[in-house]
Amino acid sequence: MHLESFLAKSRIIDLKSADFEEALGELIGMIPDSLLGGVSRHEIQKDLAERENSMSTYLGNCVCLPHIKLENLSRKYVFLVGRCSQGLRLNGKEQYSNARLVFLILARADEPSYLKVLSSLAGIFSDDETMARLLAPVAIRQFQDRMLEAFAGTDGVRDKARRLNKVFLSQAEKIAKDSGCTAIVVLGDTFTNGIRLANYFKGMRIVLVSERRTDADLDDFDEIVSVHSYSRIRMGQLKSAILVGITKGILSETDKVCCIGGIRGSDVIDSIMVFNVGAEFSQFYLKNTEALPAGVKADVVERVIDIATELAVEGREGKPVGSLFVVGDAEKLRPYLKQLVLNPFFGYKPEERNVLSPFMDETVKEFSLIDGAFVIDGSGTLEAAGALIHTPDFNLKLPGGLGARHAAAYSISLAADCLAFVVSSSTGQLSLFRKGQMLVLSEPRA
Ligand SMILES: Nc1ncnc2c1ncn2[C@@H]1O[C@H](COP(=O)(O)OP(=O)(O)OP(=O)(O)O)[C@@H](O)[C@H]1O
Repeated sequence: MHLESFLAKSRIIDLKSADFEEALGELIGMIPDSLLGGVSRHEIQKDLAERENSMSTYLGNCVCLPHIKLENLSRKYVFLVGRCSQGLRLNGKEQYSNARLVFLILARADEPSYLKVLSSLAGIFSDDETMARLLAPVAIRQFQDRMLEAFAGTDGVRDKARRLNKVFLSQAEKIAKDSGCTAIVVLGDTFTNGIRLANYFKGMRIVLVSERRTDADLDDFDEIVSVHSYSRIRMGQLKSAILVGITKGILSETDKVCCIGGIRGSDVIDSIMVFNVGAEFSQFYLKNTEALPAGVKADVVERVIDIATELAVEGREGKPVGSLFVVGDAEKLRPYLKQLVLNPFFGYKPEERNVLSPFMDETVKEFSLIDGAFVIDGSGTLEAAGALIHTPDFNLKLPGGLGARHAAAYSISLAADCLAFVVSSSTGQLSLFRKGQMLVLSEPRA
């Protein structure tokens, strides 16, 4: 049975009162009238408190499991969860001072699965690993995620996925050790509710790569790299993540990483890949000190990769678009730039035209339709759009098939200390040019 369908984040709270009966009142107060079928909350609270006094529902393991059947409950079950970090009081009974969770169950009176559900719940709360995770002193949002995660394993399919993930994780640990990996990279968007790694990869650096900037599960990771995972195959996301990792000093050319992940949102690990950062980026510069041009913030690079990836995958208004982003010191780039059209960013305050502002995405995507390049300074300020790059002639060493946009990116990357990102309109490929070297960050469109 899918027990998680009876649990909602909004019904998982921190209790204000340490008095058992009042705590029940807080939980019952969260149930909408429409679910109760006319029974008064006060009656339910009184009934539950009386039963608790005559027969305790304290399970041990810090959990109380009060439960009641209601004639007209409009669902099979309603679950409510209260966390009580200081324990509870109930008529001086000692055991309640150990309680940290109250899990209240309302069940429809005619529900035949009642005993089975109670025993499944008792099973979940007797699992030490689950309880260690639920009792950790984390923020309420994280606790809500962990609670849902604990219940996500209550149907056969997810149980199977969990078992399989355990096999993958222990194999990945072995492979990582045997092949001398220095870090583990986890593609976090594989998992809808995070992944627990506390029992794996002891003593290894664990890096989470995720599109979402999430607070959940951070304690299992040493570092977080945020990149969009729009890329159709995982290699693209991984390469962008490793590049951002290098710019942030999280990874370096000497690292060998073991990557684990699966299809986005599947909750199933399906691949383990060992990735030698130095070899993979071999034609490219690698040293952390050279990865970023002087004065360019790693956050700005991360953001430009996000916007460029979105453009590469989604295009604009259903049509593929190309784009060129040059990131570096605007003064040093100026000799090589000429406006093709009036600069649309002219006259705006720097803080109103910074790529780090979440509101700039749409503006940048809209202006991507203009011919020419975007020029972005190291702190993220958009200096220009529609800029034509003209540089002294360089010997072009570009792969065949690449045209004027790529040539412009190549030449400016040689002329000035900058990064030039190109989204190809014809292939959708995202490439980075640095000091005349080209690094493909995402694969061409299928
Ligand atoms: N020197 C330049 N400076 C800035 N932008 C340029 C420059 N040359 C070309 N572009 C931009 O690149 C666009 C496409 O040029 P072209 O098709 O030759 O390049 P490409 O490298 O093949 O790129 P794509 O794969 O997107 O077609 C132009 O319309 C223009 O917007």
